[in-house]
Amino acid sequence: MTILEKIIAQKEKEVAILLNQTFDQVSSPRQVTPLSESLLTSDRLGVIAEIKRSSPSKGDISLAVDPVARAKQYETNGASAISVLTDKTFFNGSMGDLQAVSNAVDLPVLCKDFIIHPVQIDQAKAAGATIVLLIVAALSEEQLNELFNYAKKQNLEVLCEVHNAKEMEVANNLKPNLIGINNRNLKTFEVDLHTTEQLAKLAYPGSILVSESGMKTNVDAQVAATAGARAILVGETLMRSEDLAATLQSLRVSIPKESLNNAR
Ligand SMILES: O=P(O)(O)OC[C@@H](O)[C@@H](O)c1c[nH]c2ccccc12
Repeated sequence: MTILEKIIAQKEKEVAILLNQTFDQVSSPRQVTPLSESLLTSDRLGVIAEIKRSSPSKGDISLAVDPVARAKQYETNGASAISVLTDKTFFNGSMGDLQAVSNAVDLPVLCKDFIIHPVQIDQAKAAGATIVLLIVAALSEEQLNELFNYAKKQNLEVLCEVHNAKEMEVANNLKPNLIGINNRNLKTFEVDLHTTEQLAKLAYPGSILVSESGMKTNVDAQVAATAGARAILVGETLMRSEDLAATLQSLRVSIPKESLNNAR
């Protein structure tokens, strides 16, 4: 079994439990400028800054982090959105983390989880998420379509994640506003920053590209921006940074002029 298959098996168990619960939507949902809008109006590479306590590939990163304090630091230092890993079994996150962060910041908040059923979207929205992740590798095309349409109906933004050309083709059919190119293979954990360069050219031209995983330096960010990304999703590097102002500043490189007027 690949790690992705193990995670999905766990999610199926969680969904069975969630189906016995109801998620009351708050009467006045959070009003934020959509991520896709802020990215398109920025001439700098956006950073989706992640709260990540641990991961199956890296083990413990920052178990004792105060997610609210960290998210506020991300916001103060120019993040475009906050990503909160909510999976408990493999990443030590929680919906509680997401709820607490959503209450504390004015930025869009991404629920970073392995969504396989609409009830997880209800749960994420009730906890204050404004963006949900849909991972093409984790879903059949039919599931992906259903979940994508469901999230849109809930007025959520969707970050549609791909890792290879085949998955990009599936994502393109949705004409999504946001495509995430994951540089990490979720089946093997290998990270290759060339993934973004190779797949960016295959993406639906109207989609805004986010390069995900393995971003460490200003040079990495520059490579992503040159390939056509308008944002990067960064976890570990930010969690380990002791000077967030400097780290975030160095990652927010200029978008090449020729990309500015297009989604890419
Ligand atoms: O910590 P990194 O290498 O900066 O990676 C962040 C993010 O891209 C990664 O957490 C991620 C990308 N897609 C995912 C899907 C599920 C869980 C986690 C992820």
